[in-house]
Amino acid sequence: MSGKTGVGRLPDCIIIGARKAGTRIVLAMLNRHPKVKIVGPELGFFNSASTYQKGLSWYSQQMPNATSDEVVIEKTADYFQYSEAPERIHAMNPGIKLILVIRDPIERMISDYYFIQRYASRVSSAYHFQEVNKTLEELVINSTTNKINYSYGGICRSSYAKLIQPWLRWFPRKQIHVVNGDNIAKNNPAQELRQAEKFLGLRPFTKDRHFYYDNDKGYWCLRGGCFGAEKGHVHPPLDPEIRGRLFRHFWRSNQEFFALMGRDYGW
Ligand SMILES: Nc1ncnc2c1ncn2[C@@H]1O[C@H](COP(=O)(O)OS(=O)(=O)O)[C@@H](OP(=O)(O)O)[C@H]1O
Repeated sequence: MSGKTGVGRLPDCIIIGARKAGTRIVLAMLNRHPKVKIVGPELGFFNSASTYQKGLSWYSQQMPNATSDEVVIEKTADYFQYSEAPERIHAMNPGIKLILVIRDPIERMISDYYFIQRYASRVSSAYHFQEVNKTLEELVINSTTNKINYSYGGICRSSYAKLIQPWLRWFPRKQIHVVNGDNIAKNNPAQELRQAEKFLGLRPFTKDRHFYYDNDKGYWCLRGGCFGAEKGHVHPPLDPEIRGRLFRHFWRSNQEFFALMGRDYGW
């Protein structure tokens, strides 16, 4: 926790991604803790040249008013895949705590694909536009070689072993806490939250009764407020043959990620 009080102090923790792994629900769940203060919107500070140029004084002004015993958390889900972000965050505070939410890389990729299809007009980068009007199957398989299309962004953003490397160059492993997004969404959110509280040095707060399983959504939700239609979609099934190929493709990367992070997530 920062020694400083009020607006102008920098965050104690950043949720760095992975995009579409459940980062928003993790932030919302942590926000229930009486000693947590969050930044609501994604600032996209460390992954954008123009925003980063605004400097740390701008960034600190976006932080909520907080006392010195509170934990301030910012989350931008795209930091994880931006290789310059770890160095920039390290320059701000080498002791900062980082939370990485991950989920089955194939499910994350599917969610990412349908997100871009829904919000194509809002996302501006050229590669996003190339993805629109193509099926997921068309993007995943290179039609010329009939091999997995390694350059498809959805695959790159699920290649956790590669993406974690720059973070591990700048931060010790113990400073990066991994939250299992599949467990948050489908199994035991309270267990994941208690581990995150411990990592953040917060007094234990989360109880099982803070959550309920929403049968309509098919997700564990916070009692008193589940997400609306913007989160938690039912996606069309992926071609089983392509799913099998993706499973084999991700297998090595997943094993490497498990070895680096010291835990097997079972995908
Ligand atoms: N309780 C609950 N309600 C709704 N959705 C839930 C929940 N828990 C986890 N999820 C999963 O979170 C996915 C969105 O992930 P992120 O919040 O990381 O997305 S983002 O990158 O910030 O846009 C979201 O992806 P979509 O299903 O594609 O919307 C869900 O799979």
